[in-house]
Amino acid sequence: MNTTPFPRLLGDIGGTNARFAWLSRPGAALSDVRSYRCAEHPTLEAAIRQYLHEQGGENPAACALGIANPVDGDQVRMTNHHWAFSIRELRQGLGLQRLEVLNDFTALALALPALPAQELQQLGGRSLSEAERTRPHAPLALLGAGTGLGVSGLLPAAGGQFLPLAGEGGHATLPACDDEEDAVLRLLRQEFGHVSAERALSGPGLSNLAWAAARLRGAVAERLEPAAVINGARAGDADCQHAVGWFCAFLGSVAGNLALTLGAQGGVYIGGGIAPRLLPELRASRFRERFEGKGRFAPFLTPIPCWVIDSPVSPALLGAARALEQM
Ligand SMILES: Nc1ncnc2c1ncn2[C@@H]1O[C@H](COP(=O)(O)OP(=O)(O)OP(=O)(O)O)[C@@H](O)[C@H]1O
Repeated sequence: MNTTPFPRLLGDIGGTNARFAWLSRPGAALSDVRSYRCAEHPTLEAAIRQYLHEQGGENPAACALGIANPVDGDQVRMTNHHWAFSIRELRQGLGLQRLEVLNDFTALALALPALPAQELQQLGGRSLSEAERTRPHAPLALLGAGTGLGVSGLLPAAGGQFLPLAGEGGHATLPACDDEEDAVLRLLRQEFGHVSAERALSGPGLSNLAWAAARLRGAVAERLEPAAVINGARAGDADCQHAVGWFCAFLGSVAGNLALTLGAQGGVYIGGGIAPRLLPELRASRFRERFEGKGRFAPFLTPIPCWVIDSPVSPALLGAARALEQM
C-alpha cells in the first residue's frame, strides 16, 4: 500500500524552465501549475520556495522532481544549468517526509500511456485505437529536444505495471545519413570533438545547425537564438531553412534508431519544447523518410506511429505524480 502523504509538490526541472504543480489530495487533478526561468533563481530550493510562497504558503508533505540530468546517488548536478544540490539536504530543508528525484524524461515516460489523444500530433505510422495506445503491450520510445535532448522509454511489465528507463541517450553519437550531413558532422566535430545527438537536436542544436549552414557556404557565421532560426526559416532565410531541414531529418534518424533499439512497436513519443513549435516543418520534412529508412528493417518501422506531445501543461509533472504512486 502506498502511504506517501499529501499534499504533494511536483516538479519538471529543465535546463531553461522549472515547472511546478500541486496535488492536494488523492484523486485530485494537478493544480497551481507555474513555470519559472531557472536563470532567475540562484538554486532549485529558491525556485521551489518562490513557488510555495505564490501557491499559498502551505508546506508539501511529499515531492517528486523530474530533472534534466542523470540521477545517481545523493548529489545532483544539472547537465545544462548550474544548479546542484543534495537530495537529503533538500528533503530536510523543505521538511518533506518523502522526496523522489528522477530524470525528467524518466518522469515523462511514466506519463505516456495517460496522455490524452488531443495532446498528441501523429507523424506517420498506423492508427492505434485508444485502448491499444493507452494499454500498450510493446515498449514505447521517448525523445525530446529542449535545452538538451532527453531520451527514455517505457517497458510494459507484469501486472499492468510499466518500467521507465533512465538513460542518457541524448549524448549518444549523432548519425549522418548522406554527404551533406557528413559535412555538417565534420564541422560540428571540429567545434565539439564528440558530436552527440544533443549537439543538433536541442534549442542550442538549432543554433549550431544554422551556424554550420553558413560556414558550409563559406560565410562568417553568427550564432542565432533557436527561435530566430525557426523564424528565419519561415521568412525564407536559406541557412535557417537548411538548419530546420537537418534538424527534422536528424530527429527522424535518431528516433528510428531508438525505435529499433527498444523494439518500440507501441510507438515513439516526441516531447520537449522544440517539436511542437516545428509541427508544420516536421510534417513536410524528411523526418518520416529517415525514421523508416533503415534498409532491410524499413518494414519493422513503417507501421510504428510517432507522436509529437503538444500539451499545455508539462506532462512530466503527471509523470512525477505517478512516480510517487509507483516507486
Ligand atoms: N519560440 C521558440 N522557438 C524555438 N526554440 C525556442 C523558442 N523559445 C525557446 N526556445 C528554446 O527551447 C529550449 C527550451 O526548451 P524547453 O522549454 O523544452 O526547456 P527545458 O524543459 O528547460 O529543457 P530541457 O528539459 O531539455 O533541459 C531553449 O533552448 C530555448 O532557447
